This record gives sequence, C-alpha cells and structure tokens, in this order.
Amino acid sequence: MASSTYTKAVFPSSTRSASTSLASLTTKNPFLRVSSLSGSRCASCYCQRACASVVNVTSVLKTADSKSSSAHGSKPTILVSEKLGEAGLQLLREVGEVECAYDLSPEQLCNKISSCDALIVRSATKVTRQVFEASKGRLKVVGRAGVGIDNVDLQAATEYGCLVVNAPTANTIAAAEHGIALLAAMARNVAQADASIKAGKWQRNKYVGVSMVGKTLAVMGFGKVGSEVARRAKGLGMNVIAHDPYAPADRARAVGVELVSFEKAIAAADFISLHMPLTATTKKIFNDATFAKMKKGVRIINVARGGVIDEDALVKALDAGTVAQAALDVFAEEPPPKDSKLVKHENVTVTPHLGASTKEAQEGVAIEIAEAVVGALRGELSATAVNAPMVAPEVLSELAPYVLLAEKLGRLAVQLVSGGKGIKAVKVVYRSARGHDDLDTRLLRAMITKGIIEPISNSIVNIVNADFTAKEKGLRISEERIVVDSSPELPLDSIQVQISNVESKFASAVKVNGEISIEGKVKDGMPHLTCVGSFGVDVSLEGNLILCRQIDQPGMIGRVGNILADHNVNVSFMSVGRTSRGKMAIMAIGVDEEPNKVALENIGSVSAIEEFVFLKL
Ligand SMILES: NC(=O)C1=CN([C@@H]2O[C@H](COP(=O)(O)OP(=O)(O)OC[C@H]3O[C@@H](n4cnc5c(N)ncnc54)[C@H](O)[C@@H]3O)[C@@H](O)[C@H]2O)C=CC1
Ligand SMILES: O=C(O)C(=O)COP(=O)(O)O
Repeated sequence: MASSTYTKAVFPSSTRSASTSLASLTTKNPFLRVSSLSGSRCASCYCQRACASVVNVTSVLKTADSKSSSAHGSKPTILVSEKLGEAGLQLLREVGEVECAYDLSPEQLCNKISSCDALIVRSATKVTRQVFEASKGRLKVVGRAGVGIDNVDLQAATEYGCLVVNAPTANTIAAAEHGIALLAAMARNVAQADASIKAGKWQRNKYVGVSMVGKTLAVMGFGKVGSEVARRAKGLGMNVIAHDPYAPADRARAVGVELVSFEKAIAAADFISLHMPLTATTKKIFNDATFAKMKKGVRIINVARGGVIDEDALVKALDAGTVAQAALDVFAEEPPPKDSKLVKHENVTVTPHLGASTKEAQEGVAIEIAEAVVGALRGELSATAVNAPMVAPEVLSELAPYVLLAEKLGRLAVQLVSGGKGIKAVKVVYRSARGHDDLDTRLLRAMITKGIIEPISNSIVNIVNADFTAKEKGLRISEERIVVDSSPELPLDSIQVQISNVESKFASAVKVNGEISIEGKVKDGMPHLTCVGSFGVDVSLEGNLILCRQIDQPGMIGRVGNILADHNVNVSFMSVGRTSRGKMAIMAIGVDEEPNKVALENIGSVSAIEEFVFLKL
C-alpha cells in the first residue's frame, strides 16, 4: 500500500516526517464473516479475502489472507484425526473437504497439516507447537471433540492465531456415569471377580466388597462432571463433600454438597473421585505427600486425567495399603506401557479412557464440535473458544459496526505516526452511556491492536493472538471508559485512539498534550471519523482518506475536488472542521480511488494547504 505524506512547513513536530513514506505498509484487509452480524452468508465461500458476495464486517478470527491457501470460493479442508460421530462428520462434509486419517504419527500429522484449515482431535492426538509451525499459518481452528484440551499446546495455538474450540457439555453425563460405574465396580470387585470366574475359579470369599452407603466421597473438581458424580453418589446414599477452589458455593448448595479445603477433603474421604483438569497446578497433585494424608484404605477413582496422579506414588500407596483400591480410566501415558505396575496391580480396576465413550455422548460431541468448527471457519467467535474471549452472538451482533470502527481507527492512527515502528503506548477511550460492566471491550481492543500492528509488521493479528502479539511487540494498550449522557440503546458513543510519545506526520492530529488522537463514531451503521487532533470532522471510513490542514478560506473544497476530478478520483465524502472562521481548518476527504503521485503533488501545491496526508483504510 502506498501511503503518502506531504507536509508544507509550519508545525515543527511534523515537518521532518514529510519524506517518510509508509510505502512498506501492506494492506491486509481480510474479511471474514461474522455471520450473526452480516445477515447474509455465502454458503460455500470460506475465502480469507474480501468476498463481494457477502456483507462483510471484518475479520475477528484468522486473517492470514496471504498465507491461506484455500482459494477464493474453495471449500476448507478439515482433517479429522480421531474417530468422530457420523452426524458431526455429515455437518462438516456440508461445508468442507473432510479427510479422516486416524493413527497418524507426529510426522504424518505435521506433513498433512499445512494443507488443512481445521483439525479435529480427541484425546489421543498431540497438537504440539510443531504442528502449528508446520501449518505455516493455514490452520485456523483446532476442534477438540471433548472437554480436556491438555493435548493441545494452547500457547502455541494462540501465538499462531489459531482458535481452539472444544465440546464441553456433550460428554458430561457419560463421564459422570463412568465414574459411578468405576466406583461401584471397584467397591464390589466386579472386574476382578469377572476375570476370576472366566479363569474357571469361584472365589466368593476373596471378592467381598465394601458398601458405598454412608461412606464419604470427596469429589475433587466440582465442575460439570464432578457435580453430576456428586448428584449420583448422593442417590447411592453417600455423604458427598467436594473440593474446588473455583466452584461457586451456590452450585454446591444446589446439589447439597459441602465445599471443603483440599486437605480436609482428602483426610475425610473413604472414596476420592477426581474431576479436575490437568494443568500445571494439578499435575501430580496426588503424590507421596498427599497419599500420606489420606485415610488408610481410601479408594480412588480417576476419570479426569492420568497426569494428576503421580503413578509411581500410587503404586507405592497401593502396596502399602494406604490406598486400598483404585479405579482408573485415564493414564499419564496412553495407552500405558504394557508392563505398567499400576495397570497390573490386583487392586486396580482399569478401562481404556472410556469416560466419554457412549453412543449418545459421541454423537453429541461430534455435533457440538462440528458446529463450533464450522462457525470458526466462517469467522464467527465460538461460545466454546478456549483461547479467545467468548462473545455471545447478541453482543457480537451489537458490536459489529464498532468492531469495524475499532480496526479502522487503529489502522488510521498508525499511519499518522512517523515511521510507525516506535509505538509503545496506545490508550483507547470508550465513551458510552452504559455502565462499566455492561460493555465487553476485548473484541474492540483486539481489533484496534490488529489495525495498529498489521500495517507495520508481518504479523497476522486476530482476536486469538491480539493481546499476545501486542505484548510481544512491546505495545501497551490501556483502556478507559467514560460514561456519557447518550443513548444506552447503543453500546458506544465513540471510540478514541490516542498514541503518546511519537511524532506525527500530520501535525494537526496531535493534541496540545502531544498525543496523536483520533476519534470515531458509528453513524447509520457505518464507521465515521469524527475527530482528528482537536479538529472535529465527519467522514465515513470507507476507501481511502485525505486529510488536509489549510487556512480557512472560500474555494478550498472546490480546488481540491477539481484536482481529484482531473485525475479521475471519485470523492465519496467530504467534511471540514475548523478552529474558528478564517483560521485553521481540517478537510477530510474520502476517496474511492488512490490518487496518483501527480494528483497528490497538485494538492500539496495549493498555497493555502499547509500539510496533508493520504491514508489508506
Ligand atoms: N475420561 C474421560 O473420557 C473424560 C474425562 N473428562 C475430564 O474430566 C475433567 C473435568 O471435566 P468437566 O467437569 O467437564 O470440566 P469442568 O471445567 O466443568 O470442571 C473442572 C473443575 O475442576 C476445577 N478445578 C480446577 N483446578 C482445580 C484444583 N486444583 N482442584 C480442584 N478442582 C479444580 C475447576 O474449577 C472446575 O470446576 C477434565 O479433565 C476432562 O478432561 C471429561 C470428560 C470425559
Ligand atoms: O472429553 C474429555 O476430556 C475426554 O477425556 C474424552 O476423551 P476422548 O474424546 O474419548 O478421547
């Protein structure tokens, strides 16, 4: 993109930037649909470029127009690397080229991924940093057909701007039921007795079990699965307590469960059922030290993740009788080594990660993930996004024009900076009639970041990686909310972008406090520039923009208009703001075409014009 600046003397802060061209700025003007916003949706086109066939708003997700190899109009490629329910596959096939390739080695996955727009996995596929690297920016979404996302490198996904979505609800009951199945099977030695009788034995005395009624069950992790386990265990007459540092007390109260500390839970329990995610904090949280604090003869059920238990410590605790029995559906390494002492232990009941494996859950999960992935490929923000803000469709719909405004303001502001690379601090001021809690600005902040960063770097910025990219580039974006007396019907009155400690190539954009400041509003659903520095203007932010500062005098609009007309440049919008009559004025001219060098020089030679800048939006 050729962005040009022409300054005619005067204002010292800007004059030295006259020769600075932002010719290196590349316009990445990707358009992805936010379908809930656009109303119309092109059923077949998932192109990353501007697509005239749809009402585009802006891209909020992947924007790698230059990197995407899915050509305009072509279907996205979706790789399914583990068994997925047919109903989900059907949904995916309606919108993309679906390849099911199971049991891929890490190398095979890396080889395939560079031609994929989406990847759907369950728990066995490790989506590592290498996978994102190998995708070379093409992969837009990873769909985890289930809950646990510990097999996806979320940090790498975020850095690469790849959305990760999961299917958090469809297998909850299946996992809870499996937890209860393991609890009962373990208490009554079902698996061991079954193996014994099949081996031709009849050992009634050996397999005397323990009762569940009246026993204390500690549910560790009182989320979706944990609370369903608790509900069912209460039905079995168990006394249920739970530990979860983040669970709301009212959820526990609703189930009739007492939330207690970790220490209290493990010390009081006869049975401990694990339902927390595997994270850096929960890794091996059950270890020598914690087993030592448990009631002797405790029984443990794990339908969460193998990694939350130190498996060697569990074997020791089983051998010592501290833990009487364990029932495990998940293992630190899956499948576990053939000679695993834990799996072979006679007091251990195992299943091969079957928690989510019911027909019903798998159909549900497949549909849930297919819908999320299809939505993501369409540029929608998912309600099950794991590494991006979840924005409800109604909020998204309301914010749509402001999302576009935010990106345009960012793009505009950065072009007003001389050089563009030294930006460190950006302040965004939102004026709104709504209360502070009633406006989610994360999406707007991301789009301002995108507008600022993309023109001056090779980074592709989207809602997923905006904060990360800003941080990486040393760009601090602060936000301020000002409550104003305007219509609360509208989410925002205006957005102002201020950049401090930089020089401007258009001195009039600099306020007395030394900051570049521009402000915009949404009018009739369209983004408008309403303020440049201290000058009020009103120009629709479409196409390109020329900002001129001139001495307020008659005939200026006509002269500039004639120059543009002579060069076949159509003026779409024009507005003049001035300090006072006969003094300084700012002319903002929206143009459909990019004026050539001669046209710009001719504008610059109009004697009353003191500086001007051409900006591509
Ligand atoms: N075996 C299987 O096939 C299945 C396993 N799972 C696993 O079960 C686990 C729970 O799943 P959901 O209930 O759906 O997730 P969830 O997100 O609804 O619940 C997890 C709960 O763990 C809590 N938690 C986080 N850190 C904790 C800590 N240090 N101590 C105690 N609690 C903590 C969270 O606050 C949250 O309430 C996940 O790890 C998931 O991967 C889920 C479905 C099937
Ligand atoms: O949803 C989860 O977290 C699960 O553990 C289910 O795993 P799966 O999809 O059966 O490999």
